[in-house]
Amino acid sequence: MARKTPIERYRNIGIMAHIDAGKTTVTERILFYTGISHKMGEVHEGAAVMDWMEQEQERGITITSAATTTFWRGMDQQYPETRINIIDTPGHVDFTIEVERSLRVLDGAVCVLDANAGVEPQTETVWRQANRYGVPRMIFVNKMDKMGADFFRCVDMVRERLGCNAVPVQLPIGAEDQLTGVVDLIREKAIYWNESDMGATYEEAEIPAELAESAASYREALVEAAAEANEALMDKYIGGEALSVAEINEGLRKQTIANEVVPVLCGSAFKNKGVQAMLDAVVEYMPSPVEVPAIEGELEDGSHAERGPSDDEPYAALAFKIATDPYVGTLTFFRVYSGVVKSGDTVYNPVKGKKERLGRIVQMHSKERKEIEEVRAGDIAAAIGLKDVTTGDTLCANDNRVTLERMEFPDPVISVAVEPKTKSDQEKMGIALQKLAQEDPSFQVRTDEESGQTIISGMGELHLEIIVDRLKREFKVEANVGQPQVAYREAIRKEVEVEGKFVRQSGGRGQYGHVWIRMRPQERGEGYSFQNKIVGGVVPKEYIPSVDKGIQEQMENGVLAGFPVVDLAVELFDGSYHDVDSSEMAFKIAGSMAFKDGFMQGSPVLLEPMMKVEVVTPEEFMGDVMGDVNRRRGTVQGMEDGPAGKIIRAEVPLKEMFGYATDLRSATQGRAAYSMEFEGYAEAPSSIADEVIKKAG
Ligand SMILES: Nc1nc2c(ncn2[C@@H]2O[C@H](COP(=O)(O)OP(=O)(O)OP(=O)(O)O)[C@@H](O)[C@H]2O)c(=O)[nH]1
Repeated sequence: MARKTPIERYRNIGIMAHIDAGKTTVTERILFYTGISHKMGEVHEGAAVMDWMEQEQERGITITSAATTTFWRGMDQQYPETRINIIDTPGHVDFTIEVERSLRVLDGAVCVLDANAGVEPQTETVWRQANRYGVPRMIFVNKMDKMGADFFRCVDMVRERLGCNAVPVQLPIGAEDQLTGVVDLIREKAIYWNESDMGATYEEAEIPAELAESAASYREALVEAAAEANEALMDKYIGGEALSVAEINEGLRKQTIANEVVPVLCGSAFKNKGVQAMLDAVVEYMPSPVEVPAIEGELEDGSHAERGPSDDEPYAALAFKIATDPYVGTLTFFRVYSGVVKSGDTVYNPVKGKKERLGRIVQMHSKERKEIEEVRAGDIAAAIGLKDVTTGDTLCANDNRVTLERMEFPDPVISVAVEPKTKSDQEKMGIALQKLAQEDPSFQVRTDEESGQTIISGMGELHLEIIVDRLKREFKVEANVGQPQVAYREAIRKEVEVEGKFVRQSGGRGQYGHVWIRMRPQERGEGYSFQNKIVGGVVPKEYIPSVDKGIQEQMENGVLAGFPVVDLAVELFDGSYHDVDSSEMAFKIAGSMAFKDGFMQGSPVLLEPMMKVEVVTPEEFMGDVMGDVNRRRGTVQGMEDGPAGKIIRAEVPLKEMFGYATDLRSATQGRAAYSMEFEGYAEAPSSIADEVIKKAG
């Protein structure tokens, strides 16, 4: 079977935004205008097509990142058919992990702003994440119909706060309830969408006289930005020659893909203005899979490999999302980087070391899926019924194995105990939690050895709330949930040298392990290292890994209060052995004994997770918000004016942030908003540490 859409005509894009900027509405309008969706359910009436999980509809926020395929030929049918795969990225901070994994598989992103609020805290977070992945971006200033909408202020904020070269390619015609259309600066036309058919059709006209001057100056700026793409264009521009529409677009495309320019468009998804023009810009400026660097990986012998975007290369894909669907079971979303695979083929998962059969492959259109027979380089699709695939795993040709770059997931910072309500819940709960953990690598499940309780851990309160909610709805498991607990860490603050000696002589063969180790604190985040400094074989080589293992096992279990020990460098520099009695076990125990002693001598400390918190509040509540931050042991690090009020940036211990959403809402009559992000670990004050240690008993 031949390829239907040439790979050059693929656009794999994400839509990212702060909560409520209108991402869901924009996506929905895209599906509507591209002719796939004919229902225009409003988000808060619960009929939105993208919001396919019940909780999302209730909460009005998008939690899962579903991938949807659609086709676009341009507002004026000016393009060959372009296949647009939209990867929805959630806006809530507790799901940044979802954003990360979508960023991993998309080639470009549209960042949606609220024209009144401009750049919001979460916009900055996702923007930074996209910087890390070098994703080319464009901006859609949405909600131009809203009170206080200000396109130019948004552009300024983008330049200042996101630090990028924002280049408007449109101007709004009017604003707030006077918004009538947009000026296309490149083609020098005004576009007005017809209201009678929900903006499905439009009229073009001359640029309104009152905008002519500013349109000319913004056009000049964008032409200059486009000309910087190459010498030929630059020469022409400097020589005073006019660049054609095609040349401007070519220049902007090149600069956008090189991350030198961020085109800015505007409109109102809600009022059906500007969405189709934004899709045209996706076609014009966002890269196809062949315009981004080839993905890197590793072959089985450890050597480096690349997989280019071509059907002729060996098949390689990355699983970026696992979802459990009540009707078909497990859906594994994957992005194909190279090659072709057909349903029924066997693929290999090098991370698990297992073969998997791709029984059925489906392409998603939000809730609906279409069964397809094959997928090719550049495609995004989902496989039904794969058995053992976790987010981030590679799926590749069985006879040409490669492991693509793995995604990194942070350790969870918060946990709660969950207790099944009945005996029958107990059995179901174990299976359900395992399933959920497979879907979401930032979520972990374990059993507390002492209490026998099931402990679930994740990235924030809301993250765990949703897991518990899903347990109930999807798996019909009723559970009681304990108080959220902070995931502390333990560390030492000073260097020590300690001895560990494990000797047993009780007739027959005894035990003999004896070591001297040096323990040094490391910088935060540096982790653990083990160095062998033994000379002259005083500890035989075969026992050295056991010492390391003994230390690491003990580190996992902690010393002060049962939390993992971090940021520690260990050197094994002396010891002794016994010809008969020494064993791996004896050295392992000696290692762990030395570590425990050394830890207590090394001025141990409890570390607590610190969160970067940003609150946007009307000025009248600023005093209250700051006072509250202080009461939560937070430090205010900066303050500035934003369009939606004062912006307060602070660092606050996670422990003190429990219930913040509710408290902030009641303190500000619901008019403040906040976002928070894990910042790192810091020493907990002794009063807190004592309390935690006492509780761990
Ligand atoms: N005035 C106006 N309101 C809009 C526009 N687009 C979206 N909205 C409204 O803004 C609210 C949030 O829109 P959503 O589409 O749910 O926003 P979102 O970014 O997907 O939100 P999350 O999924 O929570 O991140 C809804 O009430 C929409 O009706 C717009 O262009 N103008």
